[in-house]
Amino acid sequence: MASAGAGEGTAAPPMAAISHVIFDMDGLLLDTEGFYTQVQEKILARYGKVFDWSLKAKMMGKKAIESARIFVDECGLNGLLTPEQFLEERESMLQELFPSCTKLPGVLRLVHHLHAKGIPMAVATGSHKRHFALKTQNHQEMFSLMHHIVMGDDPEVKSGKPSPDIFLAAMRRFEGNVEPSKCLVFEDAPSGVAAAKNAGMSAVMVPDPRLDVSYHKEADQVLSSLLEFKPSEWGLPPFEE
Ligand SMILES: O=P(O)(O)OC[C@H](O)CO
Ligand SMILES: [Mg+2]
Repeated sequence: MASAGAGEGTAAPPMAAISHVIFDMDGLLLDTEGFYTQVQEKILARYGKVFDWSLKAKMMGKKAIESARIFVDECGLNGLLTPEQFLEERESMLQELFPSCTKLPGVLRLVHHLHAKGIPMAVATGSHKRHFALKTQNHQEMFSLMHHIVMGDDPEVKSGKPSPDIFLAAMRRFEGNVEPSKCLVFEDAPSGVAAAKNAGMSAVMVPDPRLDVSYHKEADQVLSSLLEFKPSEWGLPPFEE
C-alpha cells in the first residue's frame, strides 16, 4: 500500500502535486449562504414568487451587483425593482445575520493541519470588504492563518466568478512563482468551480446537498463535507490522527 497517512489508505497516485491552497469563503469556510437564501426568499415573497435552487445556483459566489442583476432578471422584476434597490433592501437584514455565522464542518481541522504543515493558504471571496468584516469578526484566529485574502471589490478582480480573475490574483500574491497547476481551490458554488477551472487550477467542490448534481460536473472532486477531504490524494501531507 502507498505510504498514505492513517485513514487515508489509497494506492492511487495523487490527482495533482498541490503546493498552495485557495479557499472560497461563503458556503465553504463560513455558513453564510443560508442567510442570503433566507433574505432573498423574503424579498421575492413580496412579489408572490418563490426562490428556488436553480436561481440560487446562478447567484451564489458572484459579486453582489452581479448576483443582484441575475435576481432581478431571472425573477422578471425589471421595472419593479432595480438591482441597486434589491441590494439596499437586503442589506440591513444581512448585516444583522452575518456576525452570527459559524464555520462549516471540517474547516478548522483542515486549516490548522495545512498551516502546521507549512502549506501556504489564501481566501478568494466574492464578498466585499464591509461584508467580509461582518462575517469574519468572530473567526479572526482562523483568517489570521491565511497568507492573504482577496475580496470581490479588489481592484485586480475586474469580473466576479466564473471569471478566473480572483483566483489568479490570489495565486500571484503568494511568495515565489506559483503555477495554477499547483493550486487547489475549495469551492461550494458552480461559478466558483468554473472560475478555478478557468484559472487552470484544480477544484474540490463541497456543494450544498440541495444543489442539483448537474452543477457538479466541472469539479475535480466533490465532497459532502470538508471532513471527507484526504490531503494525500492531492500530494499534500496527510492527517496524522
Ligand atoms: O462564496 P464567496 O465567498 O465567493 O462569496 C460570494 C457571495 O458573497 C455569496 O454568494
Ligand atoms: Mg462560496
